Amino acid sequence: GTGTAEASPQKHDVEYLIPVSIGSPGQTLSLDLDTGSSDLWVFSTLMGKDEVNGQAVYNPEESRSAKKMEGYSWKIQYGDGSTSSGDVYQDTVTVGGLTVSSQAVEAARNVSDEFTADTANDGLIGLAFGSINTILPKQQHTWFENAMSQLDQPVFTADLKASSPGHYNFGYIDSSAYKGNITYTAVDSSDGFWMWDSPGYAVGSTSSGLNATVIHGIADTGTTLLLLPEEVVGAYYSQVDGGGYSPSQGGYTVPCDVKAPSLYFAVSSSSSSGGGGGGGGGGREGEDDAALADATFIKIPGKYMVYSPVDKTGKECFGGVQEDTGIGFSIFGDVALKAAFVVFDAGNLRLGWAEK
Ligand SMILES: Cc1ccc(-c2noc([C@H]3C[C@@H](O)CN3)n2)cc1F
Repeated sequence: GTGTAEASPQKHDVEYLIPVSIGSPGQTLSLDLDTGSSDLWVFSTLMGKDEVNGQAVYNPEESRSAKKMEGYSWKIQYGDGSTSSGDVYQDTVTVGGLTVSSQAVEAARNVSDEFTADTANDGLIGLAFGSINTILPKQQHTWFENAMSQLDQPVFTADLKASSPGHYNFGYIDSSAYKGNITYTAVDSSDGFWMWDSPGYAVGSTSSGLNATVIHGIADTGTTLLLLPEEVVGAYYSQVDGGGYSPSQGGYTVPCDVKAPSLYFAVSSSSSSGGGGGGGGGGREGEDDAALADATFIKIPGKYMVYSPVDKTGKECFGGVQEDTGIGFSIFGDVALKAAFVVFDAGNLRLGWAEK
């Protein structure tokens, strides 16, 4: 089988939500599909009223197919420090018309303020690898892992768009959704993420100054921005008039009316993700060109780098690319993903990237 779900961007494309039906009769919630984590958790009737603020909640008592997993619990923390925790039920979960009859559904008892404040978001559906699911005493599979056996192909695709609805498709690749060829590159799932190596980048154009340097990062639909090594971020903002690091904002900012250059990242079909060799650094054009000779480039339009105003004056804007300092790897979040058609190929442990 195959399935498709519409991905609705929230304000400033901060996250993309999809409708998910849980239980019998179906209770439809809007969930944040997150390829950077592996828990399916939802706001629920187990929560204190003070922690719910407009979200739809899952009520397992009203689902005749819900079965409590006695003695099971979960607790998770996300990259921004937000947290949630609770109990676990087994229930039927339908995404894009595809039904998994016994999915571990993590019903929240507590969520941190960031989730309470995010009124449109009723929970997350994590589509990284089950090895990082937080359920105790026994980890559970993700919805995609449970659905795989019924899919025509062991893949799902992300076609996110800037300020416009996109799609997540399951079990098939829609050849009308992208241009040219899909370049596939190896994934290392040993840390539970869709981890891969980009062999380099270019600022403004790919005909002058390719930079061969390995960017080791994850494809993460649940992260809003693009988080890259300081070397790349510094090189990018040096080409933006009025762009630079703002200590007061704790990140790079640009004038909201600036014409920002595009940022290109390379995808090579030969690169393995086993850590890979060190970067080539700048100034060795001959070697850079050779290292990137068989790479294709994904173009992130400059307008995606003017993310959102830092205050009501609308003069200064937060930059779409920020440093990955302290994380341990880079994060290809929505600012990068919405510039491409991306194939998450679990069957062959690879990511496919195409222009669109
Ligand atoms: C309020 C809120 C906070 C965080 C997140 C969130 N969802 O995915 C992620 C990234 C970071 C990494 O943890 C895994 N993917 N972060 C969503 C929220 F609605």
